[in-house]
Amino acid sequence: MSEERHQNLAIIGHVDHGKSTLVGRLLYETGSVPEHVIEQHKEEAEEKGKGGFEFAYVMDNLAEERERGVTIDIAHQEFSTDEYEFTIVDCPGHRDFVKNMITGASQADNAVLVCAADDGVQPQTREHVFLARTLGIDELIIGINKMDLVDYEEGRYREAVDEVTELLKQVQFNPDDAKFIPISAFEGDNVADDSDNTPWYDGPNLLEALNDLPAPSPPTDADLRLPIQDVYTISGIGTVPVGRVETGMLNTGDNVSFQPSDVSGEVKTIEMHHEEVPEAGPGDNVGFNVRGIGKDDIRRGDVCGPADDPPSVAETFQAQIVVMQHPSVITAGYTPVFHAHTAQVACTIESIDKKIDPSTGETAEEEPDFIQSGDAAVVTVRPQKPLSIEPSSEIEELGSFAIRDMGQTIAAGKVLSVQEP
Ligand SMILES: Nc1nc2c(ncn2[C@@H]2O[C@H](COP(=O)(O)OP(=O)(O)OP(=O)(O)O)[C@@H](O)[C@H]2O)c(=O)[nH]1
Repeated sequence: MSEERHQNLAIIGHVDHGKSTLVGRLLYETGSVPEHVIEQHKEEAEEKGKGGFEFAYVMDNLAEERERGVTIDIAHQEFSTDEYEFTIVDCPGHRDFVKNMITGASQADNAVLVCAADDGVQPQTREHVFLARTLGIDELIIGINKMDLVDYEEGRYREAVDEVTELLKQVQFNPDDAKFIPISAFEGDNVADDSDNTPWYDGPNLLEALNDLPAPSPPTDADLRLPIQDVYTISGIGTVPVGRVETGMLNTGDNVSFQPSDVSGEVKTIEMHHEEVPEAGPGDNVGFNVRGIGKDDIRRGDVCGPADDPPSVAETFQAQIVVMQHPSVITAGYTPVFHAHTAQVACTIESIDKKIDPSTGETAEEEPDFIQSGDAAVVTVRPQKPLSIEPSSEIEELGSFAIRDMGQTIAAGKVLSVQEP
């Protein structure tokens, strides 16, 4: 591989607006679809007497393979342009997509918003744009999709662009940081080639726009933070925690600490893509072995960091939250489950310190009695079990969380400060 730089890309947008189709199309156009998937699809399409290539099929097929446990490594969701190697950070349409987006399981550098020309801005369009904003995505490429369904009419394109622009303004997203492109993921217009169907459009096609994105600055200089996803015992090696490096570097020989389990040891080996490596950095999925640490000493939700500057453990923390959807009102004492990185911990909202005007960021009310859907607030939170979390101003990757209750994401937030025991 050349000296390509890496980007994590989120594909967001309302259900059925064409996210999977677009990802399939991007993978296909960049030659990233495994041959066996194409072959298998052709056979099935012939059997069913269907013509044409259903790009959503590629994604569905990959998702299915993964569910069945068939080896499908992450490379199958990667594609390259001249400048970048892109990883699609989550399977679009994934049930926990919103939660994953917030907790960093799929932290993205940039995002493509898919909005169907014939349907315009819909509830999930709003939700995803709002989340992208809250989570600090700077640049948005907006594919106004399904242009084939509106006969490639410029007027319909403009209407959709205006609707999305209005939404961006509502969430304080500078429309200058957004790039609109009329596309058809299904037919391929303006994805990899400039389309003859949109002579009124003279901007870049989607792959060009992706190629022109600013480079993300990898958080390699920060302290190591590696949230643990699972802990395995592997014969011949021993205890192997696995997870993704969020910030900093993991080197063999490092002394590392796991919090809140509060154990430490020296890194003996690091493995990535089934190969032993001397070091790993942000974005790398690793398994590693630490001298003297047993399987029961650490668990999912622990965060690994340097032993001389271990990850923070919160007795309480102050956070800014935005309530997305809650059936009634939230008052002090409410104890939903907080999802932060790989941890899930019941936490009590001990006090609602102030309500904030979401459009100006200024205090709207000191110590309100309650908050409800649409409100932004500063709250003090007490985890019911030890939780490792960081102020987002210090380590952004470990500073955001989703609040879940009754199977839904009801709020998203950022940690402002952490009070350690
Ligand atoms: N005509 C037309 N149909 C499209 C286009 N893009 C997607 N579709 C169709 O729209 C439907 C939904 O597309 P998907 O790609 O599954 O949409 P999605 O946004 O991934 O939906 P979820 O994964 O359910 O959230 C499918 O039937 C696609 O074939 C397009 O550009 N033109």
